[in-house]
Amino acid sequence: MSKAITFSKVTQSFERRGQTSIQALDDLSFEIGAREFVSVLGPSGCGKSTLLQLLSGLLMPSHGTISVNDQKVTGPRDDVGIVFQKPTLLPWFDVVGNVTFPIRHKGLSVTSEIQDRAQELLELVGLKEFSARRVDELSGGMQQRVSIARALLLDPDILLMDEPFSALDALTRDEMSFELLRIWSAKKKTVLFITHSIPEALLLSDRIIVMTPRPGRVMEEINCPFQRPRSQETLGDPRFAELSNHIRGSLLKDNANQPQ
Ligand SMILES: Nc1ncnc2c1ncn2[C@@H]1O[C@H](COP(=O)(O)OP(=O)(O)OP(=O)(O)O)[C@@H](O)[C@H]1O
Repeated sequence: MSKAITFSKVTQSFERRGQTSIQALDDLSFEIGAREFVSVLGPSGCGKSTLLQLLSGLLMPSHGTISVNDQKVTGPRDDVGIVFQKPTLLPWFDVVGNVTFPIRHKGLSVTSEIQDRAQELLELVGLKEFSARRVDELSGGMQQRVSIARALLLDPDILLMDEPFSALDALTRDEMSFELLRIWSAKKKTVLFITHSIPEALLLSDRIIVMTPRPGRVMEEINCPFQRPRSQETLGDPRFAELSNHIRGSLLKDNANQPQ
């Protein structure tokens, strides 16, 4: 499998005026293969969002290298799409206007080809009938679908998702997980998915990277052995409960070892 993402000995410190600096990541190394779905799990503050900002080129590491498709990341790039925790939609544009926003943001005009592409993506995320609606008329789950379609507009190889379903109610969250699996099997992007939810990570991923408390390092990498396509039945696989308990145990043990 060719490599899509490489973190090599990445350390990230944040300087704070008049205070000691905060080390968010320490000597973090891992690789993600092309079209792999990998989740990053870890306690609050272990540097998950920092990792994503580094990968998207919004932040430069204090030490180490991050590469996408074997090229060093030096700034934001079109082959990486991002879905944030909050949908970050623009209320003065309708649904399709939000999906095509990355084109306007680049100073380009929205051609009929782009409009067609946006409509295709809205169909993919189940919002074909809603393209002319105002975004504030949509539910939280629907808004997050719009932001997934927007992230796919420039056809990136890589999709970064920062706890995209954490603001949704439990039922919608489950529904969105299965939706994401369907979208991923249609588009087969490389996905790096940040989450606090062990079941969500197990259900979605090929592999899970478990991080230590801050400064974040890789504590463990876990292969998710469940056959695809995944379904409600996956949740009942005895290995699902075993792995879930194992990860919970690792996270609790490592958290307990932290100085208070
Ligand atoms: N711009 C910044 N300036 C100073 N400190 C920062 C900055 N960004 C992050 N940090 C600190 O770095 C650490 C890691 O933050 P980060 O948001 O990456 O963690 P996280 O694992 O995503 O947390 P959560 O799960 O709570 O969202 C935290 O202690 C945070 O306060």
